[in-house]
Amino acid sequence: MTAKIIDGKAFAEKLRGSIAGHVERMKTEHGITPGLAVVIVGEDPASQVYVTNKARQTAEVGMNSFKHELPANVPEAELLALVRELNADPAVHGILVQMPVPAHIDANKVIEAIDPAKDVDCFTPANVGKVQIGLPGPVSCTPLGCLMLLRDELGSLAGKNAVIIGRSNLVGKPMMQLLLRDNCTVTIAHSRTQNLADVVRQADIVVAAVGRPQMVKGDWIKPGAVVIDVGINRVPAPEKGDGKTRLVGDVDYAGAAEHAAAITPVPGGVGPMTIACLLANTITTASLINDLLPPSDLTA
Ligand SMILES: NC(=O)C1=CN([C@@H]2O[C@H](COP(=O)(O)OP(=O)(O)OC[C@H]3O[C@@H](n4cnc5c(N)ncnc54)[C@H](OP(=O)(O)O)[C@@H]3O)[C@@H](O)[C@H]2O)C=CC1
Ligand SMILES: Nc1nc(=O)c2c([nH]1)NC[C@@H]1CN(c3ccc(C(=O)N[C@@H](CCC(=O)O)C(=O)O)cc3)C=[N+]21
Repeated sequence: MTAKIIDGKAFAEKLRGSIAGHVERMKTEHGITPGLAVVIVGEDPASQVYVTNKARQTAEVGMNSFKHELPANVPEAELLALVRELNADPAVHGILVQMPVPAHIDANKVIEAIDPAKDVDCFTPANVGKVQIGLPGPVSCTPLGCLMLLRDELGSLAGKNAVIIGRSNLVGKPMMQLLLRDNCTVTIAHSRTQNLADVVRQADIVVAAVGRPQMVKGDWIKPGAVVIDVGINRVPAPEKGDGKTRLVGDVDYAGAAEHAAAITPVPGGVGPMTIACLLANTITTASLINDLLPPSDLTA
């Protein structure tokens, strides 16, 4: 079997088209222009690229984009003060502080400072709880993107065996909640899981979010499974020239594609969906802040 390639880049583009329509309607019918503020601390080149992409795509769908760059040595109190300023700014409906923040800053303090009503990453305890009990609000961007791709591929997910590898607050745990809501039988594997290959062999749906290049091997994949590769790992690519690198996922793509029914590539899979879902969440928060019903196609 040669797997179908799940084109996350194309899906994300379509989603941004729908988002642009919702932005237009919010402007014309309600006089609201959704606004997203992105805060970046320090000059990590990878983070800079993501933040620049986010700002560009935010503007492209017609939203206001606010970018705040702080030096790597900024005192924690100054970052917290900026977050509070953004909490109070009526033009801002979404706040994202790019992670990781430098070691002298307590990331949990930053997250707790964000007004849950504007928490488009779905990092705050209030929003994590809402996802768990099924109340409306923002949903973690990467898991939401994965869910949209899975629903598009499979239709109903009910009764599927889903194995998530990784239990981070950012990806694995919220992914578990969303798949459970969609009636999957969910297993979460992690670094202490025994016989990982055998666990993965049971899966109709595999979500790999580990951060280890090509760790999931082709012969772990049950024939006909759908594989979502969240991993983004930069590895040396001497074939491209001295010192060059390329991106690979957590799954051995070529090996898995021989067994899977469908698989997301890296790049061009989950990554672009994460950014599109950030914009989707900004529509959701802008709607809820203004007592409007959030569009159902943009949430879980
Ligand atoms: N495409 C996108 O938009 C995004 C991609 N990413 C990428 O996804 C990957 C995961 O990110 P994130 O969740 O933040 O990572 P974390 O490092 O926070 O979590 C990694 C998880 O993998 C588990 N793990 C580590 N080694 C193994 C192993 N040998 N076997 C089984 N499980 C293992 C860890 O287990 P334990 O808990 O026991 O330590 C942990 O739960 C990274 O490559 C990251 O770059 C992240 C966010 C967005
Ligand atoms: N507060 C916060 N929220 C985040 O959502 C967040 C964060 N911090 N810190 C870093 C991680 C990582 N992340 C990605 C977003 C887009 C791509 C993406 O677009 N990837 C492209 C490739 C881009 C490239 O070429 O480097 C792709 O997979 O096709 C990847 C990863 C969001 N994160």
